[in-house]
Amino acid sequence: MAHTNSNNSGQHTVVIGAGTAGSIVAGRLAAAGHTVTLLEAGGQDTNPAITELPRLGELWHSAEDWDYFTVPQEHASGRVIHWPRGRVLGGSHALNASIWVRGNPLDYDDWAAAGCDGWSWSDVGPVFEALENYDGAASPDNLNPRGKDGPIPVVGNYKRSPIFESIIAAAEAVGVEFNPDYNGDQQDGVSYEQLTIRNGKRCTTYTSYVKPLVEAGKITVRTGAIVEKLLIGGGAVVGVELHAGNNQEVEGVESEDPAARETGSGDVIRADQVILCAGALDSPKILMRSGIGPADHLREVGIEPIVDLPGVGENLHDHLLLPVIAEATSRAVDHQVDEQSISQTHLFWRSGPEQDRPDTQPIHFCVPMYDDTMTGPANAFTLHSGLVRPYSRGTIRLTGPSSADPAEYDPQIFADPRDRESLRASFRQAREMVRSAPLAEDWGAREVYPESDLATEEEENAYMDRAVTTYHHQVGTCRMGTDPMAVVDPATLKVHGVEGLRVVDASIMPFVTTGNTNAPSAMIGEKGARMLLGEE
Ligand SMILES: Cc1cc2nc3c(=O)[nH]c(=O)nc-3n(C[C@H](O)[C@H](O)[C@H](O)COP(=O)(O)OP(=O)(O)OC[C@H]3O[C@@H](n4cnc5c(N)ncnc54)[C@H](O)[C@@H]3O)c2cc1C
Repeated sequence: MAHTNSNNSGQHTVVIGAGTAGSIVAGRLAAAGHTVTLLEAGGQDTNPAITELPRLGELWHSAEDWDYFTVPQEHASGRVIHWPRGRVLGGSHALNASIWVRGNPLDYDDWAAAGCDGWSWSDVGPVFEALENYDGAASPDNLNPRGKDGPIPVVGNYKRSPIFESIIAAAEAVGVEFNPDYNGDQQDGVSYEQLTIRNGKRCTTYTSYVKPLVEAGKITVRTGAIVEKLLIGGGAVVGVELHAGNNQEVEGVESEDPAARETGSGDVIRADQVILCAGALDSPKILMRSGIGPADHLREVGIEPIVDLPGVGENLHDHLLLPVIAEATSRAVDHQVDEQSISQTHLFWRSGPEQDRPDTQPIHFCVPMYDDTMTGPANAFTLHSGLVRPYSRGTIRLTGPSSADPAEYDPQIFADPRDRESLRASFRQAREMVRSAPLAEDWGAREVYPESDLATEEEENAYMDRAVTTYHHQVGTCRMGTDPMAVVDPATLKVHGVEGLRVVDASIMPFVTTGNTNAPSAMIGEKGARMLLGEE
């Protein structure tokens, strides 16, 4: 971890949310001698299913999951989709599949072109490098160097389950080349995933950046601390107010949760500055509950607007997955692979020649990912087709003024028909892989889902509507920019119109990156810390 001497001048910084980005911001400030209080709604990260990666499915609907659900999706047969999000020290990094993907350099050049100076690939590439402790070889051409000395372990060298070798051969059989490092000079191709693990166990940014400081008494961390709202006075943030009363009233908190046991104190915590890192679903809700957001909407739900920022809660978007599940009829699939991940390969692929970068990122699991409506044999595996350049945009809206009022999450899945077509191409490719020799002949692979041939586009559409799900990469709801719909200033991450308040998490992305969003969220955390410490 980089330690920086900077002038602390007795200021108190409150960081809201001990997730991917918040842990980096809080840890970096505290390591530099600042007085920091880190507030986390969830509890301690002691559930063994957090560190043992193959058990990550146990965390869904658990005390560590906010357990959010979308509103019925108009363009996907009215389905309601579960959105797990981390509510625990470590945030969503404690629940995720641990995959480390920087994204495509063009993603960040697009951010810069959209008015976010300082966020182009040439700006953020070195930040990724500083974060990483990568165990693989450097990129052959060294255009995008990999980091070797950073605080985040990025591991490509782990025990493989044999099915993944055959999945790579199946991808090659349908024309996708093997790529040894998708975080290096080229993203396209089929690859082994790089994981944020240390000695085979999950390692979150909380573990790397904050835990050692807690042990050294250099930071205050409060768990079960659900921030109700920010306190604003004279155009500046002056503190935060915690939920008062029974924490079980709060959306998503169940009686057995650690957060529920710590009854909301209603404490007011004074702060000279507040860094909001509650993630793409909660940061906009906290802003809106505090009177910062679209004024008309706030009045509708009984909140007096303080700053009219129409972009808060807009621009919600997500990546999508669609499963192809196959039974292995001639060999046993090793499901637990000791302590290793149940997902070890993915591929980046362009659905058509018009794409300037991959628009699909299928991901593979050595287990059958049956949803609640599906049943089938246990000796099976999943080739999830995946869309990672979505055009559809949705919103997050409140239904009332308090954290007890459930919010409405509406990603507008398939509202833009181009999303369906990219996902269709990825889905057809996954089905072709199941039929290719390395899987069909060597494993006796036979499709379980979809259940039939799907001879027409209508039948394909029906399966897509019935089985499409989230890739867990919601972003964009407090996006950076300088236009009237922007929420934060790209140069400082300060919220437009409020002094002393910044947002530093996945919500600031103007567009989602091409790939999983944990590494980009960590990069945002590190950039935010550098801004606060005067390092850039
Ligand atoms: C199931 C799942 C699998 C995923 N798989 C991957 C993957 O393999 N690779 C990858 O790159 N990405 C993955 N992601 C996405 C990635 O984890 C997120 O993009 C990233 O963690 C977002 O970081 P963040 O800092 O914005 O928010 P988070 O890490 O979600 O942190 C937000 C924190 O704020 C806290 N908080 C929220 N509201 C309040 C409040 N009112 N008061 C106090 N605290 C509050 C939350 O409890 C949480 O700890 C996955 C996500 C999920 C959920």
